[in-house]
Amino acid sequence: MKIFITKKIPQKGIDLLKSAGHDISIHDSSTPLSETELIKASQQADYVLNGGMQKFDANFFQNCPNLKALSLMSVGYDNVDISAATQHGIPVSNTPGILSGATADVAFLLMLSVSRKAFFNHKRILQGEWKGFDPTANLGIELNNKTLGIYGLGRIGFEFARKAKAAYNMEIIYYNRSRNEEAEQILGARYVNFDDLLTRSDVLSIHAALTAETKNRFDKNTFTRMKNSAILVNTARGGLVNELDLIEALQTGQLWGAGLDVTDPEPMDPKNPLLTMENVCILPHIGSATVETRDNMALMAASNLLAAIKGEKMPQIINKEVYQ
Ligand SMILES: NC(=O)C1=CN([C@@H]2O[C@H](COP(=O)(O)OP(=O)(O)OC[C@H]3O[C@@H](n4cnc5c(N)ncnc54)[C@H](O)[C@@H]3O)[C@@H](O)[C@H]2O)C=CC1
Ligand SMILES: O=C(O)C(=O)CO
Repeated sequence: MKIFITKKIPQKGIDLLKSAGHDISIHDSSTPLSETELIKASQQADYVLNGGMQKFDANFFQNCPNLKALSLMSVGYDNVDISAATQHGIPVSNTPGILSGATADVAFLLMLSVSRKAFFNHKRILQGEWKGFDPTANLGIELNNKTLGIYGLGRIGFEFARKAKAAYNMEIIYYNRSRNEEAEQILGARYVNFDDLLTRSDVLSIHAALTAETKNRFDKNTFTRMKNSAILVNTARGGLVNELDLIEALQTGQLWGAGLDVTDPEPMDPKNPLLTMENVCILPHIGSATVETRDNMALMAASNLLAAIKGEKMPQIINKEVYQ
């Protein structure tokens, strides 16, 4: 079968597909494909594995009538029009669970880095501004026994809450579409309404998927409800946060700091004012970027595709209804 991979993935995934005797072509470039290039390359394939953050909209599925399945090497699928895929009978799979620990580590890294102004102080040293020990400068805030609010307590949110509880005995509160009994029993997490999440969190970490409902969920109105001493962490998707409102909230002291692994758009403009702010740490979407996790994601994405090729259900299917 012909498989098109939209961006180079770890070799283990490619080897798995090759060992099954398939004909593979890879877009091996740091430049994402244009919509036209993506459609053209996919039209020549039976199966597509998405290694990047390409968009698969209704027009894509309309124009790729021979496509039999789409495997995403990501857990997030906000870049795919799932209902259009289903309408065209295309199963779509993702890579849930195996990246939760790595992504939670990045949320933890951002929380701690912001609380101690780590990135800003690193930049100051590079700029020759380290003049010596100063008892009143560079003061951060401590995390011990503080309240961590999780927006979207699913797989990654749970992992982050578990780490924060173990390290700092943080009190966990959460807002979710439904109650998470496991988190309540294991972590003593408490379900709160959205307004309580805003007003009570010392650190508020975003872990819900980007959907029409969650887009721009964090804006001026929400920031004004939060504590002035609060830190916002986002490892989900940039689109959940209104960036202009966030900049204003940080500039006016409405919020204490922010740690972002995701922005909208990506890549971020290097002139973005967030990059020069004292209490802001930004990373270039590296939540799942460890050797171990990316290998596992590539293997899972390849295995999903191999199942589809064999005529089996993809194990990590998103649109189950396509099989009915
Ligand atoms: N920074 C990075 O590299 C990575 C980012 N991600 C992002 O993290 C997101 C979460 O991944 P998982 O934890 O595996 O997903 P998940 O599905 O296990 O957890 C998401 C949680 O959010 C909740 N939720 C959804 N809509 C909501 C709403 N409107 N209000 C309140 N809660 C809502 C869900 O009920 C669920 O419990 C992904 O969708 C992806 O966008 C995932 C992996 C790596
Ligand atoms: O899996 C995802 O959704 C990512 O953002 C990258 O791992």
